[in-house]
Amino acid sequence: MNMIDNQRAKEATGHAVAARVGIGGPVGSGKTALIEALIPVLHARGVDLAVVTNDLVTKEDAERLRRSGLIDPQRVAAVEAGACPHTVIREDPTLNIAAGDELEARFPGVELILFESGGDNLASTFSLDLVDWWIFVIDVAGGDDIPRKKGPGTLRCDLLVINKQDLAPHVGVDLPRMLEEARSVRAQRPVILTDARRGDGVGDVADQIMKAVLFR
Ligand SMILES: Nc1nc2c(ncn2[C@@H]2O[C@H](COP(=O)(O)OP(=O)(O)OP(=O)(O)O)[C@@H](O)[C@H]2O)c(=O)[nH]1
Repeated sequence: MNMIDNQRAKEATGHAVAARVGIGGPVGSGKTALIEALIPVLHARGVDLAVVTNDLVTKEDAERLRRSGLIDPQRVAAVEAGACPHTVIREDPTLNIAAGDELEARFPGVELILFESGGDNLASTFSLDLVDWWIFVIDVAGGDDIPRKKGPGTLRCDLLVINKQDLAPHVGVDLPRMLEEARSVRAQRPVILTDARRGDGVGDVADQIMKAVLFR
């Protein structure tokens, strides 16, 4: 949503409409860990934040974030995706849109809502009816050939995050080469290396989000 759209939405609803950012990627690549690392960084920059998580048949990721002490538990909403995780973020994102709307109604100052989609694969992409901008998270332990496989997630996302960079020496991954191949298949669109557990690269991810959807 750009600033003009946001102003119109504000006039229509009486409150600013939050920017919506998707965070998808294969199971276990570190999406929740990235959110856990991003929350304090974004809070320190004064961003008013909420999170919607998607799990298949549980509320595992939401419960983890609520227990983390990083964010007011009321600001974390959970969507149960059922058998097909793509449906609720791409084909019919109604449940996620409603979860975001409810958070906005409850917290009128919220500026940014992160939507994590758990349990997805290399083909998952977000509907632009749901998010303004989205990140795809892969990890080095999943194999340095992932960028070469040219999955739609890798190719189409606004920002590709290659997480678990610390594991590269342990799994025989040539990190500079993986980064170069990722940049090449994405025609030089942004790619960031992270270690979400230590926080490396997370400030750069926050920079990209803020520049893209908060215009600051
Ligand atoms: N070494 C290392 N481990 C990481 C990193 N990021 C996440 N992990 C670990 O990887 C595992 C999976 O991380 P999660 O954040 O749960 O991954 P996820 O993508 O949210 O997983 P799903 O929600 O199940 O799809 C956990 O054991 C994390 O501690 C990292 O940068 N380095």
